[in-house]
Amino acid sequence: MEAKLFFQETTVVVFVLGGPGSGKGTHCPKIVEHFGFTHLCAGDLLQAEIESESENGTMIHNFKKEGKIVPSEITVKLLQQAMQQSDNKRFIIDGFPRNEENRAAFENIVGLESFYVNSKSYNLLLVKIKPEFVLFFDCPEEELTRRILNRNQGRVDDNIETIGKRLKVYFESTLPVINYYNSKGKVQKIDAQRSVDEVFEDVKSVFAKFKPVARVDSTK
Ligand SMILES: Nc1ncnc2c1ncn2[C@@H]1O[C@H](COP(=O)(O)OP(=O)(O)OP(=O)(O)O)[C@@H](O)[C@H]1O
Ligand SMILES: O=c1ccn([C@@H]2O[C@H](COP(=O)(O)O)[C@@H](O)[C@H]2O)c(=O)[nH]1
Ligand SMILES: [Mg+2]
Repeated sequence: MEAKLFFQETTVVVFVLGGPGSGKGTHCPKIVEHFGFTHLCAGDLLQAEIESESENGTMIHNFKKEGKIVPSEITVKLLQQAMQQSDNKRFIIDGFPRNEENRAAFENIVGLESFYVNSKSYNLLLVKIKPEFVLFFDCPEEELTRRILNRNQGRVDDNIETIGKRLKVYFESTLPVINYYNSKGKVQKIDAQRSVDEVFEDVKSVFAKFKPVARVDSTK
């Protein structure tokens, strides 16, 4: 009898971008809760490298303190590992890609997709995972600065000097990435200057096509 392919999941990636303090980290957990995505925050993955005192930890710490963008090979590897370790296929990637180099490096990742034949799982190599869309939290500079200075989470980069550098990097390097995806019709722009509840109403509309799904438990 011919083997029957009855189930295939494909990886869905949504990039979440916006200036520092625009609300990415506030809204991503809500997206996880409502739509079953896994939240990968590039900044948090880098921070974990600093805290684990890995070989790149000191270098990453210095980049973060200066508001500079860590080389793509480090960030993309961390993201790729996190995606491979997850049993989910839906990812929101928060605060990445930060620049053109990040974008190109991510889009050249070789992705691993699973499919099932007669209940048996197989892996299939797929090249180039493209983002489904980019969720863009649009917020004016003065509001970003105000929010970061009030954040009070003890971040090494939440001070007036580093904020200036981060904003410069955002306008010079990250906005062009958002503009690139906009030219491809892939940007969902949200007015992030309103209250968290109002902003999340718009976010929900953008994700409405993703109904929450039961997660595949890889341990069974
Ligand atoms: N709509 C909002 N109105 C008022 N304050 C907000 C709003 N959204 C987020 N905040 C607050 O602003 C601060 C920054 O938000 P958040 O950490 O979500 O930003 P971010 O985009 O993840 O920033 P970063 O890029 O620096 O990580 C937090 O203290 C958060 O509580
Ligand atoms: O893709 C990335 C993400 C982050 N960084 C560095 O980390 C800090 C903090 O990032 P947040 O997203 O604001 O938490 C950022 O300023 C960069 O120094 C990075 O290099 N690449
Ligand atoms: Mg954040």
